Parts: sequence; C-alpha cells; structure tokens
Amino acid sequence: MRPVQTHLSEALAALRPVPPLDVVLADAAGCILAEDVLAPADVPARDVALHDGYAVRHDDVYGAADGGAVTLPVVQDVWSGAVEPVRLVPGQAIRVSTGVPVPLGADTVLPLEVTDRGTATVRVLRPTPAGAGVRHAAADVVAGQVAIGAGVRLGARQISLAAALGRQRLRVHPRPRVVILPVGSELIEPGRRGDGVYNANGQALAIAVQDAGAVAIPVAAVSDDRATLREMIEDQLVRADLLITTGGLSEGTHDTLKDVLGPLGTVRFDHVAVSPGRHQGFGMLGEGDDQVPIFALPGQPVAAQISYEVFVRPALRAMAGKADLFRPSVAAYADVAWSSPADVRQFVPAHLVGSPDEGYRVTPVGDPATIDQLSLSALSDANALAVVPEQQTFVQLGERVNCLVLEG
Ligand SMILES: Nc1nc2c(c(=O)[nH]1)N[C@H]1C(S)=C(S)[C@@H](COP(=O)(O)OP(=O)(O)OC[C@H]3O[C@@H](n4cnc5c(N)ncnc54)[C@H](O)[C@@H]3O)O[C@H]1N2
Ligand code: MOO
Repeated sequence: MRPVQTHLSEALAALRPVPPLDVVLADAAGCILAEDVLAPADVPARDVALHDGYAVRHDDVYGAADGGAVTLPVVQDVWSGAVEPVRLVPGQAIRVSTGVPVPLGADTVLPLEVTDRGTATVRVLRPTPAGAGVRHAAADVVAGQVAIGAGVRLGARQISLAAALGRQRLRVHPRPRVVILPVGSELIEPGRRGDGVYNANGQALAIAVQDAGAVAIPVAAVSDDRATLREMIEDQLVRADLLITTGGLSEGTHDTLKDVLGPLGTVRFDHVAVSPGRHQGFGMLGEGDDQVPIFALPGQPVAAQISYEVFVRPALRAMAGKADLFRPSVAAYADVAWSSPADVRQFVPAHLVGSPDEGYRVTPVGDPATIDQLSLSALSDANALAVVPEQQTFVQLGERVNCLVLEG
C-alpha cells in the first residue's frame, strides 16, 4: 500500500499555484498577495496635526509651563481637506483640524483641551511638550519601502493599508475554483423524494473547500453510467482549477470512474495506507497548459471528508499560494484506549478538550471498538481528528496522541 506521505507529497509536487491575477481590492480579500506592494509616497505625505487644536511655535507658549497663561492671536483656521501647508508667523497661532498639514514655522499642535478654545485669540491654559501633536511625514510608511510583502494573506488590515497607499487593484493568487462531483446512481439530492442515498458529500465538501479559502462549485450527483459521467466531467473541466469526485472507485461493476478517467488524462488509483479512505485517485486531466488536477475520493461520507482533510485541503492551500498548508495540531493525552490497524495511518473523529496551560485530553467519539464502521454522526460530533501513526497498533490510556484541530 502507498504511504500517506507519498500520496500527499506527490500530489503537492504536481500542483501549481493558480496563476496570479490583478483584481480590485474587494476581490482580493482572503487571497495571497502575489507582488510586493511598494509605497509610492510617504504616508503621511507631510507633517500633519494629530488632533484638533492650534499650531504654534513652542517657544511662544513656553510661559504656560510655569502656570502663567499665554494668549496668542488666532490668525487663520485650516480645515480638513487642506493639502498645502500655510505659514505661521512667530507669536501667532493657527487653528487646525486633525490631519491637516502642520503650518510651516509651527512645531507643536496644542489640543483644544489645553486652551480656552478661543476664535480671535487663544489662551493656553496648560503646558504641552515641544513637538507634541505632530504626526511626522513618513511615520507610517516610507516611500519606496515594501509596505505589504508577497505571500501575505490579505485581510481587512492589509487591504486598508493598500487602500491608504492609493491602490485600487492588487496582484494576487486567485482562489482556486473547485468543482465537486459526487458519483453514484444511488444518490439523490437532499429535499428530493425517492429511493436512494442522500448525497451527503456535495454540500459538505463545498463548505470545506470554501473554508480552505477556495471557490466551491458543487454539482448535483451524477450517475455511474459511463457516457453520462464522461460528458459531465468534460463539461466541468473548463471551469475548474481542481476537480474533486467522490465514489465510484471500488471494485464493483458499477464503479466506473476509473474507466471513464483513463482516456481523459493520467490519473493513478492506489490503495493508500490510511484509515478511513483506502481508495484514492490523483492525477491530471486534459493536456498541456490546460491540465486540471483531480482528486478522486472514496464515496463513503466519512472516508470522503477525512480524505479531503488529509490530502485535498493542504493541496488547495498550496494552489492558493499559501505557505502554511496544514491544520494546527496539538498533542493530547488519550482518555480511553483503542486499537489501530497495523501499517496504516488512522484518523479518528474525536473530542479534544483542554488549554495550552493545562494540556489537552482526547477521546474518540463513539465506541472505539467500532471506529472502522465510519459513523457520520460521530464525525459531526467531533472537533478533532486523532492521528495514530502507521507503526502503532494500540493507543494506551494516558498515552500522547497528535490531534488535528478541526474547530476552535
Ligand atoms: N470488494 C470490495 N469492496 C469494497 C472495497 C474493496 O476494496 N473491495 N473497499 C471498500 C472501501 S474501503 C470503500 S471506501 C468503498 C469505496 O467505494 P467507492 O469510493 O467506490 O464508493 P461507493 O461504492 O460509490 O460508495 C460507498 C458507500 O458510500 C455511499 N456514498 C457514496 N457517495 C455518497 C454521497 N455522495 N453521499 C452519501 N453516501 C455516499 C454509497 O452509497 C455506498 O454506500 O468500497 C468498499 N467496498
Ligand atoms: O476507502 Mo474506505 O474509506 O477505507 O472505507
């Protein structure tokens, strides 16, 4: 059987980040920046007032430091919107609003609160240190400096900085578009009536894909019929950066996916040493520059979702240009003992509790004796996956187990 690590690293090696694209700021949110954003000018461009008040020469109000109030004539009122600095004559004060250029010749902006707020003259009531109330040119960003580096994930704070630098568009790795195609003639969509198995994978994987920062394109379940399946896959490829199928992989005559994918590209199907999710396919569909990678996951919903976590989620993050590919993990003490198959990496839906101070404890959800029966209700109850390495066949009570944190 193929080791988990081999299957994952070969998939990661075969994938390329989605080519960079210029997008407007609103569309850049959540994407990885594909350029260094240089500051075109200093921010702020010149010395500006930090608060509403009076621009003065500190020497002119020095007397206030001794408790002796000083009064200066107010010769001008500069409102927000002013771009060029005005000039202050010594012995006078200029009323300024927050953010306007500090008048030439002034070195200090007195906040309104330390004055009598006069309009014709202003009385300075309390001392203010020299130079206070001024935000200096380039205090935030220096012209030519890398303000936001390539590789950063763009959230509200980074987009705010880009906007403050005047950028309307950014070059980013766009979110990969992921088509999710559940395969199986027995599948019916939730909400429909009829005999069959409700499609539990389509929406679940769509949400998981969005959660990983990609764009999900869920498609209604398609039958195992070869012609229908082939047509559906060919249609979907044109709009996908990645295709995920579930089901149709097993040994039965109705499991037709391998036959259909054969002529469409180079997809290999393996038994991977993982539990659950033994049946795995990965490869490329199409030719040349238009190749689209595909993950063919097992149909059973728990196997599908855990396979997604183990193989697809890191791959999607790599395609989105992200450097951190994996879920956070913590080591936790096992609250119960359970067994694990030999030579297989086991992923067990589990409850993880604790804190960095106290340490963590982990309990598989449901009866550890029936872990291999793949309970969807156990998975929905879990907040973590306990990972039992290949060489370990038993987890002792109190033993430390690595857990992938799914929530929180
Ligand atoms: N003779 C063998 N039989 C099976 C083997 C084997 O090696 N030899 N492997 C078993 C394992 S392990 C798995 S996993 C499955 C792999 O099966 P497929 O990936 O082909 O999945 P299906 O047969 O299509 O479905 C399995 C099971 O899951 C249900 N299913 C499928 N898709 C969905 C969906 N979207 N939503 C809800 N449920 C779904 C499907 O109805 C089946 O009950 O093969 C084993 N058998
Ligand atoms: O591929 Mo199966 O998931 O081992 O149940």
